[in-house]
Amino acid sequence: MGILVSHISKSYKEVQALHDVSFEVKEGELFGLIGPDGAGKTTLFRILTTLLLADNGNAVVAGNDVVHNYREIRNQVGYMPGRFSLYQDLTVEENLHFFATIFGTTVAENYELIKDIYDQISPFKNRRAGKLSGGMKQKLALSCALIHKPQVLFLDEPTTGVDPVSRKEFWEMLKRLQKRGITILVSTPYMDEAELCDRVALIHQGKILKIGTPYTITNHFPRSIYSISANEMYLMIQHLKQYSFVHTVYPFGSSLHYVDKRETDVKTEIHAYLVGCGISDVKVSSIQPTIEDVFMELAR
Ligand SMILES: Nc1ncnc2c1ncn2[C@@H]1O[C@H](COP(=O)(O)OP(=O)(O)OP(=O)(O)O)[C@@H](O)[C@H]1O
Repeated sequence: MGILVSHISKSYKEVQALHDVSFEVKEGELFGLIGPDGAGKTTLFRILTTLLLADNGNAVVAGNDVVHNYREIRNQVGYMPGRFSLYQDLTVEENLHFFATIFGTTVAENYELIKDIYDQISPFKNRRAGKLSGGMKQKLALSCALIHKPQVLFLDEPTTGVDPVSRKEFWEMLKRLQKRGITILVSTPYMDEAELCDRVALIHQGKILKIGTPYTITNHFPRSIYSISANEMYLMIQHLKQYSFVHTVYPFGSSLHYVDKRETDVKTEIHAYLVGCGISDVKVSSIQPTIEDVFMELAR
């Protein structure tokens, strides 16, 4: 009773938002849809939650077809959209009661499922949603998406704009919900969050680039990768782009990630090349690829 997406395509006039997208989320799985802004994540969520029709393909959510059984799906899924999911002028408590009422249930009936999350914001229950911090809004939106005990939870970029501590807490909450048997599809532009999912699909310009566990995805990186730092970062990247053996080079946090065409360990050669170019304080180390490195490679 997970999610089955088969050959879904969707265009907005000349913009092709999704192109032949297929994947499966198993029952009870925490599955991540990882991709940058504009990749097509929101479009896919809207199709799976029956708010938008695909041009081609079909999808089944919790055993129901998204077109023919849309009413059943609406009762069985929880959806936390990226934006505008709360009524800003209603208080925390009023928002929760509102969502319970539209699903024909009560907060008291299902409180046990959200207790863990809602307890953290209940001291602010009389505050208007519009006046909450990003992290608190996110907890309230999650409580509202869960109040009718859905079997499948769709979370569209739930951690965008949320501070690192709240992001970490949020992922811990997701793990607890997963333990209770809820199937979760979560999208994020943060590549580091991919590591927290059971499996992920990397999506770029409406196409799925890769599907697998974070481990299998990073483990099959075909080349050697190096982290390089130096005093003159800008100059260094220019020299590396002109190096005869460069495959790719891009900024990564405070250093560069460099992928070489050669298969052997060439740390010493890279170091010598950069020193020869007049770059000072060069440090080169071999590293394990991250999901972001795989993404950069596949999205080239
Ligand atoms: N209603 C619309 N009309 C026209 N183009 C649209 C519409 N909605 C989305 N698009 C375009 O479709 C593509 C996919 O957008 P979508 O919102 O699904 O991506 P996303 O991965 O969720 O990114 P974001 O985080 O920016 O919302 C983008 O190029 C976007 O500009």
